[in-house]
Amino acid sequence: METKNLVVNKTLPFDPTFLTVNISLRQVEEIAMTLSSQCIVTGTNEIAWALRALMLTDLTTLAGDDTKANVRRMCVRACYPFEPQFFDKFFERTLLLDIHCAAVCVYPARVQDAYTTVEQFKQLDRVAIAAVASGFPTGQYGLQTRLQEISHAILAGATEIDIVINRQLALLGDWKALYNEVVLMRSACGDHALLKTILAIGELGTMENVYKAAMVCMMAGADFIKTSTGKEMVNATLPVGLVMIFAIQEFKRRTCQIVGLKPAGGVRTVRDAICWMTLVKETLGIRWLTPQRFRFGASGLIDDIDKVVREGVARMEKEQLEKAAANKQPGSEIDEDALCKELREKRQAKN
Ligand SMILES: O=C[C@H](O)COP(=O)(O)O
Repeated sequence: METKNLVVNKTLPFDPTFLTVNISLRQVEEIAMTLSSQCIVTGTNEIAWALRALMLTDLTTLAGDDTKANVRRMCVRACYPFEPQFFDKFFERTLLLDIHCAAVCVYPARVQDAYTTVEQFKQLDRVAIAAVASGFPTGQYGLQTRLQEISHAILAGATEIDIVINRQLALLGDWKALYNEVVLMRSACGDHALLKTILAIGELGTMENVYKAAMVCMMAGADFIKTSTGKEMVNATLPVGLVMIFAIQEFKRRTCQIVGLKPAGGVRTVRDAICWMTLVKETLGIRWLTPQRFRFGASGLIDDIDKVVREGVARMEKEQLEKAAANKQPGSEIDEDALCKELREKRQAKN
């Protein structure tokens, strides 16, 4: 598979001063709660937010029974989530070309299936191929095996690699060893693939560990830090997201390097997605809400997006019809339908 050169983050030297944590857990929870109570959106705004969430989604299937066929179906849906005529009444059809997922995310063994499908539809410039690697979801394999898996996925066509960190090293507080492993993973990706590092926050024990693991991955050159595999007991939560955002902000302040955020695992509804996007908008700013800096890792979110958008559009159509009916002027019954009816009746009377 031909590989392209991408702009990726650099590995920076390990600096233990990045591991100093100055966060009050109570404050984190309060801020997350306040923000999530503010994220109620309705009407056309809800459709717009839902479509934005779609464009930020890495549509994912990570199941033991994944096959060429279901990966192919998922890829087609990621490229063409709505039928072409769906938005005709509201958008120009050309705008629909921009409404697609950011990426598809699969196991390394299914990368070729995803690549072939997205290539067949000539969508590789729009929808990236992401692969989980390095012994996903547990990471409990030898380092060489984990590194080889990254190279295999890239050779098969992946341009984004979602690795899992070694939780044992994080739990032991061996941050330098964790850094060394992630540096090797960065180097295995080179500039052929973005590196997303999954912290598996549900297995890190404390928020302090989440913050430190985030810092270590960013020093090692991660392009994104990702909350979870979706397989732990606790996956993406807003308070943990906020801790990771604080780490991203502090890292940017000290190094000028920009790192993206990827909540993954359990993000299932448009309301969940709006809470995350609000959190990001209010902390990192609206510029972070682009696929270059923010992604959802989600298998089922697209179903709720589909429902919200279709119901919203149906509501808008109904409102338009009601408005048109209410605006009917006296005499407007002489419209096209009425004229046709009159002519038909006249013809029948003659016969
Ligand atoms: O990386 C993505 C996650 O595995 C998806 O988790 P989910 O199935 O809970 O959406």
